[in-house]
Amino acid sequence: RGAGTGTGSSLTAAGCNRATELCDGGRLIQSRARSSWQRGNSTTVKLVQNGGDNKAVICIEGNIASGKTTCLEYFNKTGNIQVFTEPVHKWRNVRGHNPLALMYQDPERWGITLQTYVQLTMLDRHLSSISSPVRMMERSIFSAKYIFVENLFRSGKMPEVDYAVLSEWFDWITTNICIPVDLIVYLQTSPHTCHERLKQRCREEEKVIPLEYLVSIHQLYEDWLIKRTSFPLPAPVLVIPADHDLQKMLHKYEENREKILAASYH
Ligand SMILES: Nc1ncnc2c1ncn2[C@@H]1O[C@H](COP(=O)(O)OP(=O)(O)O)[C@@H](O)[C@H]1O
Ligand SMILES: Cc1cn([C@H]2C[C@H](O)[C@@H](COP(=O)(O)O)O2)c(=O)[nH]c1=O
Repeated sequence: RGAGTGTGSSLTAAGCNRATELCDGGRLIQSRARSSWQRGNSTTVKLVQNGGDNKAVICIEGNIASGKTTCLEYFNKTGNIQVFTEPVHKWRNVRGHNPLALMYQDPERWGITLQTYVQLTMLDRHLSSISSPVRMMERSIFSAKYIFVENLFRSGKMPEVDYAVLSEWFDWITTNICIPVDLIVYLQTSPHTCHERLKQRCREEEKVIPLEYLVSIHQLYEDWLIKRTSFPLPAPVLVIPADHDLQKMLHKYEENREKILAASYH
């Protein structure tokens, strides 16, 4: 069954961009990496962290307050998995400044500032060394660009020149650095559910977020991961409907454990 075609979870193939060759622990080194999904079947030279350590990379994706952190916390407690939540604390405090709050106050002025820093911190997360066989990350450098930068631009809140500069940075990074992802787990929620959970979480900077903002983010996620009409997929997608209460969600994570960890058997 195709992704997102109803209830239950589904796994559909999309490909991956794993690097091959070379090993020089802990440093970025140049490697001839096949990036067959994103670039046809061409062979490109890319920088590889840890010699392309062959650890599985699983990215948990979903709207704001969809339950990603809760999902990561569950897997953190129950498996030999290294979990990386989003570095939101950094986005709220870089040398005493809060670019997340600034962006919500005045997106036209501060969107580029936040998104440049998000891109850097996401890249850092992707490239950090781990000791476990599996890396599970909250979101990715891809969703930061394909969802959040795109949303700012399409809603008219990011000047074209800012979008162009961010896109140049993103294209350079993804062309020259190998960022493997083996599986995307999409926590599919309704924007309404996220709005309720967001209000309950009550993060100071997010109090200004209206339901319409979550609808736009939802639409971009659906276009990318379900309809597949917007941007390239860096990995196959497992869709988990996530509007259910916490107890049911934990049960669903357990039910899907094998499918999720199958990404590490490559
Ligand atoms: N299945 C669920 N049902 C109800 N509330 C939930 C559920 N999952 C998470 N929450 C709550 O919703 C809020 C957002 O969850 P969180 O895991 O932080 O989302 P995200 O990391 O995607 O932003 C938190 O207050 C969390 O406790
Ligand atoms: C990746 C990314 C995130 N944000 C914002 C959206 C939210 O306010 C927080 C992340 O919170 P979540 O509960 O983990 O979804 O950061 C952003 O503005 N731009 C981005 O690229």
